[in-house]
Amino acid sequence: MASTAATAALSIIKSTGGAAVTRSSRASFLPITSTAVSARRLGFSAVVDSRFSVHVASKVQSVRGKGTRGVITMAKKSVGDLTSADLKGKKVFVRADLNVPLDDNQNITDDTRIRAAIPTIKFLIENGAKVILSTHLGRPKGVTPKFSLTPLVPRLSELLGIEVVKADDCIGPEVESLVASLPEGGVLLLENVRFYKEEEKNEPEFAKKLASLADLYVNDAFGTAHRAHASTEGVTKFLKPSVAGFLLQKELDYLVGAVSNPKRPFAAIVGGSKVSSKIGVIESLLEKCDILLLGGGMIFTFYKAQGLSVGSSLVEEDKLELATSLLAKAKARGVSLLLPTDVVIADKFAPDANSKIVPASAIPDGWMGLDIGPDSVKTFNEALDTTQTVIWNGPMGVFEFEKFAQGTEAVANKLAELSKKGVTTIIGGGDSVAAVEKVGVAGVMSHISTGGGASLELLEGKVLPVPSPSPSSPVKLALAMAMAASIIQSSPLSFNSNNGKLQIHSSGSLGGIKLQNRVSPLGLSSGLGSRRQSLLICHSAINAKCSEGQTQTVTRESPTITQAPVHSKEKSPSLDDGGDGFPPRDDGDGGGGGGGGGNWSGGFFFFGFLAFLGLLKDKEGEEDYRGSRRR
Ligand SMILES: Nc1ncnc2c1ncn2[C@@H]1O[C@H](COP(=O)(O)OP(=O)(O)OP(=O)(O)O)[C@@H](O)[C@H]1O
Ligand SMILES: O=C(O)[C@H](O)COP(=O)(O)O
Repeated sequence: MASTAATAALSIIKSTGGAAVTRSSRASFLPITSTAVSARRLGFSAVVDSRFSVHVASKVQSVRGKGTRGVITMAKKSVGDLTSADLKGKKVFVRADLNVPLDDNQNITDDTRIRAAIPTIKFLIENGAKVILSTHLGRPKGVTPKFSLTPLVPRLSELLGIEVVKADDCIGPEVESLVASLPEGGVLLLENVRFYKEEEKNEPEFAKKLASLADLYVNDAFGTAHRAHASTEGVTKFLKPSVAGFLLQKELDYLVGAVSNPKRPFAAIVGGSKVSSKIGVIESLLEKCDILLLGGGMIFTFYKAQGLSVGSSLVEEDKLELATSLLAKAKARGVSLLLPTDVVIADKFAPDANSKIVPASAIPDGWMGLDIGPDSVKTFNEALDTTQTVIWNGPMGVFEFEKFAQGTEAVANKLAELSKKGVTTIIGGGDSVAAVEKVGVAGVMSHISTGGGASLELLEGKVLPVPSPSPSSPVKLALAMAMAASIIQSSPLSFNSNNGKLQIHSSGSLGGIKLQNRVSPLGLSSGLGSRRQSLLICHSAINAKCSEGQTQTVTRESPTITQAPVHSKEKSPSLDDGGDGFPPRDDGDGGGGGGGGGNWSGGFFFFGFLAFLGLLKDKEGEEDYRGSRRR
């Protein structure tokens, strides 16, 4: 029964999209073994990559032997394990993440998350279920018309090929009567579940009311998988079975599975603005990767920790010790940690700033580093050439400004090139997704995550509060796999810090290729001269894009990246559409992608003002979210 369902899932995912066919074709060269089937039943889709699934399945066997929880009771933890017999006539509560960006006229500017939700919904309606679809949109405080889900109905209907009915509420008598009149194969979209504050508070009574609408529960909201809210976690206490949807499963396959059990050498590229927002990710990846490449604003904290002068670059003064300890940890673990050797510096934080390329050890006072330099790109590329798996989170520079986008774009292009050679490339959500989209190479990556905050938490090794109807949720199982896999030893390179100088040593060959020792010792310099004011401007400008409106993809620290900023209707980054299997494709229709936070669209005159608004909003949102995360 389960394998029939898995086949059905397979055919749905294969049904459209050339990319998926490519992946499946590759898989078809490999023998389909009983372990592959069991892997599928256990929640790891063989569609993703049969080699991976077979490998995972063997891990399952070994884990099973050790009596690890969660393996034996996984028979029906994915929607693909449900059959027509399970679904026909049944009311299924589907929690999706349809938190898509809307412009000022309520037009969807990026429908990726809607497209990503389609396979699960289609599977359910094709099997005769009555789908009660729930999502949040933005972070409304109470009922807020601009966060109504009404604008989503036409696109949902179009993609599903049926007329989706929308309720004006998500609980109550009106909803109950709409559910009662829902035909088999019908879809009822509930109004924004965050119109009730009880949602984010995960209040059991509210969860119970939601649950009372349905017979079973499917969570496919990967983007919200790190939130323990009533519709994501609370309902599972009242609805059995509670299973993962195809998108959630697919994200886990890559973000947990591939990272925990990667083809080696395994490189992680971590960038972004601040080291503080990536501590967990870096620490977690240091446990697993062979090579760690660092870029973005965070590198200046590392430089400064090494005693280098960083001008007015972004520095987190309170994270200097942390940076030093991360370097030491890399060294202790034998991970090859590469910091850029040269940087592109600017005389102000602006797209038209004067710029020049300097060694990382020679940043003059009054200048700030906004991108990695060409020598670093070359070094990074050489390191990446040795890899079999690469995960990337966070841009290498201020890629929103053309002048400082080259490092980030070079990484995107390199990963695209590697993907075509069969290297597994995973983009962990957020701004890196925007960058990949901007370069136009999203379609060739192995996996692009639909979740910013959720993917970060997964990469940090956290257990997400998604369907856990039993001690054996897919997420927990996946993490059990990760632990089992962590015994695999790598043959890493080393990082050395000599006499206060930064130096990367190659300690032999990696993947048959010797890494050149291109990262030269860096000279010490004094006069740290950090300029708080400049840094503030820098921060502010970055935050400006979080200016207003609904949430979209988030960082853990700054969770309100929303629609394209300042009246922009620019295309947001395209994410894995989920509807057409792996790897993600770019079908060219409908708005590109979501979850990535939107491209920078100009409006620089308003930086200060927007920054102020953004910061205020972030502050406001943060207060709520500190409490609501992982309740
Ligand atoms: N050298 C730099 N100085 C200042 N800001 C930088 C620098 N390099 C990159 N950034 C900024 O970092 C921001 C992205 O940081 P963030 O930590 O949010 O990355 P991300 O992980 O991709 O996003 P998310 O957390 O949403 O997944 C970009 O807006 C970029 O402009
Ligand atoms: O956009 C996102 O990343 C998700 O929809 C989660 O949104 P939230 O940060 O408002 O919970």
